[in-house]
Amino acid sequence: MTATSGEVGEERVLQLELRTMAHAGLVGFPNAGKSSLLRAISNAKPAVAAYPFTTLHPHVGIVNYRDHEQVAVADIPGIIRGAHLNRGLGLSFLRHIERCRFLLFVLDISSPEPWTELEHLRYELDQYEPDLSHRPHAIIANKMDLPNSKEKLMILRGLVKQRVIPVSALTGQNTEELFYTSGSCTMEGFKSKKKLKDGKGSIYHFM
Ligand SMILES: Nc1nc2c(ncn2[C@@H]2O[C@H](COP(=O)(O)OP(=O)(O)OP(=O)(O)O)[C@@H](O)[C@H]2O)c(=O)[nH]1
Ligand SMILES: [Mg+2]
Repeated sequence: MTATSGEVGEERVLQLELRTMAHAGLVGFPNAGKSSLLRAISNAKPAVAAYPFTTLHPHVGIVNYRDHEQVAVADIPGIIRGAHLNRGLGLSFLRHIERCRFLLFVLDISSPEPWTELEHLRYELDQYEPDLSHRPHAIIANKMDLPNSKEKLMILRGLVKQRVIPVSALTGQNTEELFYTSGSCTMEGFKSKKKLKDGKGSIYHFM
């Protein structure tokens, strides 16, 4: 038996980043009601308060869909205008959105122009990563219990092609539709998954 003298071993420090955080992500301006909605549809209990930036780290809640399927939904800290320039810790918050396969755009329907907020949100996402706002998504019109919400909902629906889901996290109005959308869209997406190159790796595109 022969033996050679070994070489010095290699040592390496690796920084790994988890590319997928959740199936679906709640995305919106501060105070839109993202944490309240996650509380309404999942087992998670993120803090809710009447001031912006209550949430500073994402919370992931599990939605138990059709008894046997579990869908992870993330409550992502609020995005503000200029987030892509790192205003309001924007870059670190936008990074979390990139790690969700399905987006739930949460609008405060009682705000003066929710449709303009939607445009601003999309702009911030696309400035951060081209086409990020085109990931499969649904629009959630939250705070439907507040005055003038029905009129605003009609205007919003007239302006966008996508499905708009009216809900109130406060009263629980129509939160089942959000629950089923988070569950079913995501699972259908998995069934018809198609890989797209995003320049940094692969993401799943939901048909
Ligand atoms: N009237 C009404 N108020 C709501 C509704 N949903 C949330 N709110 C209130 O809106 C405020 C903000 O709610 P959050 O759930 O903390 O909002 P958020 O989007 O998570 O806010 P950030 O974490 O700051 O990004 C709180 O005072 C909630 O009670 C709703 O459907 N109707
Ligand atoms: Mg929050």
